[in-house]
Amino acid sequence: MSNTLISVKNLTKQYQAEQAGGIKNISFDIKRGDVVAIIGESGSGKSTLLKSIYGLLKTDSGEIFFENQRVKGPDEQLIPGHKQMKMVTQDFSLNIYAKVYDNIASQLSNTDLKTKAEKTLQMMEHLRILPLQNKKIIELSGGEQQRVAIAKAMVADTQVLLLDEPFSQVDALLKNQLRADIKRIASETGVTVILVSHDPADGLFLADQLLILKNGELLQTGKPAEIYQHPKHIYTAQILGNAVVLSKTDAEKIGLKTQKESVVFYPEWAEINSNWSSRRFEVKDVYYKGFYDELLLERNGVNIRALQLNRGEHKKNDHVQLNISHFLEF
Ligand SMILES: Nc1ncnc2c1ncn2[C@@H]1O[C@H](COP(=O)(O)OP(=O)(O)OP(=O)(O)O)[C@@H](O)[C@H]1O
Repeated sequence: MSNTLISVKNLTKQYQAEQAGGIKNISFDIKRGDVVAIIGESGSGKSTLLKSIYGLLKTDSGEIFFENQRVKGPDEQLIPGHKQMKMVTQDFSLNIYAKVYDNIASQLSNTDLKTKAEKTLQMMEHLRILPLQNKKIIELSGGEQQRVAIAKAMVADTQVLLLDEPFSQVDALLKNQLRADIKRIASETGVTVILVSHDPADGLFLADQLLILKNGELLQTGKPAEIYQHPKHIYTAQILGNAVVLSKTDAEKIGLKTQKESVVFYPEWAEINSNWSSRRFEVKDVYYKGFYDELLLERNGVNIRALQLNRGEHKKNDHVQLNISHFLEF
């Protein structure tokens, strides 16, 4: 069996409206069982790509293959969507007056009662919502409803789970739990997950494969660590790691030589130390970041940011020695 589950080939979809966006000539493969995160700012085309993969949108050109079979568009079948895939949208599409159990079990209408109960209970256990089974959806928090929606989407042996902004309704604590849950469920059940998020941390945390979209174009795809360390575009470094971007002139003012137009580095690549090669910077501001500080530093009129792991060590107006051991050139 081929490892590739989904292949997207030269996919283009432009909306027919003034200044309309869409996606342009996108190609990539998805491996069976992987968690794939589509990352990009608002309007970059993430939802358009997700809906196209599911077969909900009529695309202009290109094709999507699921197990080597072309995914049909909405005009080619009675009920748009792909049978082996399920999409959880931000509105969850749950019956709010029905119980949690019944919402999930409703997906197994062609199954005998015993199997139906077994599968529903098992899926509730995976999502840690077993104690909620007799509650009505209307009595649940946003995060709990989200879990029910995911359980409902997965219970009927779904092969691909499509999640549109799955963490938009939940607070930071629950978000961390849900992210870990999705990662765990994917590895326990073997389901392939494709999720859309505007928060790059989601992708870095849980994805096997990241896709970075900008203005409808796929800038880069690959493993999160690979893309983080070797971004092909300045935008990717900015969105993933809040990178410092300097023009050639500014880079040279702080002692970084380049033949290219820009120099890019992550704040953690700027190391505070007093080696011979270190340069003096003035601390302009200190931002509290929890277990570390971010320093806003200045030298010859150029501002950069660096991390201070030893919290509180250097304060505003102090001078520090900095060694930028590694940087990228664009
Ligand atoms: N039905 C539509 N008709 C016209 N333009 C649309 C339509 N749907 C989306 N667009 C436009 O296409 C572009 C991509 O939209 P899409 O919803 O795919 O982006 P997104 O990255 O998911 O954004 P967000 O994070 O805000 O949901 C945007 O410029 C959007 O305004």
